[in-house]
Amino acid sequence: MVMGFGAIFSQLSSITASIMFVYAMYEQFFPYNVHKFFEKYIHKFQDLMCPYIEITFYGSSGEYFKQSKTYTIIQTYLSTNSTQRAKRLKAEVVKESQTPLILSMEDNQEIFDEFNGVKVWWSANSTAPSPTMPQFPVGPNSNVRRYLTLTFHKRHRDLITTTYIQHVLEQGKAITMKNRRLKLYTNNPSDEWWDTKWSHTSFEHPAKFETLAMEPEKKEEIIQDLVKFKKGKEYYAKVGKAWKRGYLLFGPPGTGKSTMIAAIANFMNYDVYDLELTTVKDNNALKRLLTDTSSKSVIVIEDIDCSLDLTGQRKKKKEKDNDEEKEKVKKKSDGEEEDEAENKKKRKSEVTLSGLLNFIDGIWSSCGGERIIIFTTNFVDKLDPALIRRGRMDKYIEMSYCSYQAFKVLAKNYLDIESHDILFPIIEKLLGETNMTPADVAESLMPKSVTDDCETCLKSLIESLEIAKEKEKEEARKKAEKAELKEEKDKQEFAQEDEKVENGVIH
Ligand SMILES: Nc1ncnc2c1ncn2[C@@H]1O[C@H](COP(=O)(O)OP(=O)(O)OP(=O)(O)O)[C@@H](O)[C@H]1O
Ligand SMILES: [Mg+2]
Repeated sequence: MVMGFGAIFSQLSSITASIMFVYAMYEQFFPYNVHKFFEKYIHKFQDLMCPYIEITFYGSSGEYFKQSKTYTIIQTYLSTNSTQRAKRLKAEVVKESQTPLILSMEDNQEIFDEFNGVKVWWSANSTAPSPTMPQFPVGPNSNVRRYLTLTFHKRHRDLITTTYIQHVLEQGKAITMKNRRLKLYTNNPSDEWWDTKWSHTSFEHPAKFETLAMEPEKKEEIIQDLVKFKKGKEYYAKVGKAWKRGYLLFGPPGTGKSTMIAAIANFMNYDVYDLELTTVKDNNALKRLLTDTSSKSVIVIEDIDCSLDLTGQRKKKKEKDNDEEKEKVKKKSDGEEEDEAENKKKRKSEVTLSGLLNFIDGIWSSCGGERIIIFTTNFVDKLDPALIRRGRMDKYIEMSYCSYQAFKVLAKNYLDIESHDILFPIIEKLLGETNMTPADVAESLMPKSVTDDCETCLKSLIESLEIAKEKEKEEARKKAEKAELKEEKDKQEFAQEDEKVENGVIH
């Protein structure tokens, strides 16, 4: 049987330890000179026998075994190596990871790693359970203490203790980040200041840039911007700017603003914090929520135009007017005060624009770093200029009606086709003549029954586009008629006024 390096090393160590023990036992019987002489040679012998250094990383610390983060990170780093090199592995199901099974070295296994041409050895070990400690079941509280041992030649001490260990920790962290399951955080509506917090669920939106329907150049520009941001740690530090980026996504409903946010989160591998401003009590609660967000995250405030009017409802003007009317009637009825109090309670948010701007610009907003803040709106013109002034938002992204290029992406997504000699040109022409959102195009392209083939779906889209075109034409005709009628009426009124002046009725 071939003996592992660690095993040989421990054999040598135990021989040396035995010699040291014998020496220590008889040390008192030797005169000082002899004692010094022995000591010198014993150290030399020790160095000669085992010129290796060991560093131990314990899996838990303290009496009640708090899991060590460093140990977990090193284990993650080694799991990528150990799966190829170790012979006995143990598998663990990790809930928070995308990879369902994490393989790591079994106890007493050993692997080697190479860094800048230097070979090091890692071994996994555990201490025997302590008889004096309470017996916990297996798991993080188990009283079996696990540890990883790193062994290397003493001439590489500097390289290993500084650069290599740092490399292991960085790589381990990067692998953890890459494999983790993304989370979607939402803020809980609460009346109490102390109860303002995030709750989360796993974020599993399938949106990707590849499936996002928009002009390829525009998409590429956004991707490049994100890549630059991700690699920008040193740059932001150098120019003295907080490492964050603000995007404003605007466009009509159904043009893919929310889909874009999901694609950004997936691309960046960031968690999403979906901030519902209308349920945030006041600026202080907002501050608390935001300082509670972690780095590597996208903070989203959807429909910012509606969020700050404090009604919290996404209403069209007409609906809003109706509601106000209803409320007036209600006030007159019995129990008016009760309802009013209830309504007030519901719309308690006192978050102000300046509070929000503080969040974007303020120093505390940068704690944690590496965050993208995204606002969305259907009506960019309705936004307060303070919110969208240059420098506050780093990028303005318009999500527009479906172009031919965008349609081609949807056709690939939904029907798996890239061209059609007859139907594609018809669709291209129609898309140039009418406004249809990607959401509506996608809906038409979706097969409605199992017998629907590509052609049926494309024809269904053509039909919808023709209907939309007719509708637009009809609306334009009605609008023109209305304008004509108004003009006619204005003309008549002017003529009557002139007549009155001429007849001396008006001087
Ligand atoms: N650009 C797009 N690319 C791919 N799919 C899209 C796109 N736009 C819309 N869709 C499809 O339409 C659906 C609705 O889109 P989404 O919710 O992203 O629109 P939105 O702009 O956020 O709308 P709203 O303003 O109402 O929130 C999505 O689930 C997606 O399937
Ligand atoms: Mg949306």
